Amino acid sequence: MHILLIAATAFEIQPVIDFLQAPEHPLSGHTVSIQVTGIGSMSTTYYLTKSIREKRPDYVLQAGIGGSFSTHFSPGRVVLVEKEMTGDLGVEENGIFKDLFEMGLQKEGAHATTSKWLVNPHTINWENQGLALVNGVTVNEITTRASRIEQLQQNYGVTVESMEGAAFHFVCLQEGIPFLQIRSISNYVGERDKKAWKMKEAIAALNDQLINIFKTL
Ligand SMILES: O=C(O)c1cccc(C(=O)CC[C@H]2O[C@@H](n3cnc4c(=O)[nH]cnc43)[C@H](O)[C@@H]2O)c1
Repeated sequence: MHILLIAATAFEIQPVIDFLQAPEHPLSGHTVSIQVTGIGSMSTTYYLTKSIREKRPDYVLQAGIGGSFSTHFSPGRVVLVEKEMTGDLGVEENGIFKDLFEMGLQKEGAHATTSKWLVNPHTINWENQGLALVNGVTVNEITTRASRIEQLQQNYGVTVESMEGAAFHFVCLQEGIPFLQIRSISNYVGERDKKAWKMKEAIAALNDQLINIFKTL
């Protein structure tokens, strides 16, 4: 199988890049392409679509760090994102955010272009492997305001925030390619003290899990 691995930055997947470059790495039967997409949905959409068209992968993995809304998922924990939504496509009126569906600008339908939730139908086997399935929200601006954090949690029940996840789900659903998004928690959403972030631990856990996934695929 040909696997495409994408990440916003090379930094997040450097241990796996090194692992795959070692001549003796034990990934029998698989070939892997790597694409660094840059941070954010726009850049992810472009580079992911381009890579899919050029490499024709059988399976696509997105790996990255993310923020957690929940103390059940503390920094260093790796999660699998089952469904994604865009958290800042809409309007904020009188302190309340409304997405396109709540504004009446988009009607809910079965297709990825008309669904609030971009659901990965290929997660069940991975849950059986002990990976926690969570809901993700994707934003252009990292969420910091307490009232906004509360709204995202209450309205959508999201556990993890990133800047690329929804773009990844959207493109893979449109292209009909099986996919998996794994996020390692580096921080709590809204935590601005970088000393409290667990970047190093999150990246180590992310890459360990990625190698497990490669071996299981
Ligand atoms: O917030 C900052 O000042 C900051 C400075 C340097 C680097 C970063 C990041 O790497 C965050 C963006 C990057 O990581 C993902 N991520 C990690 N935590 C969060 C979060 O709480 N909310 C949204 N995205 C997050 C994101 O997917 C980007 O790829 C930040």
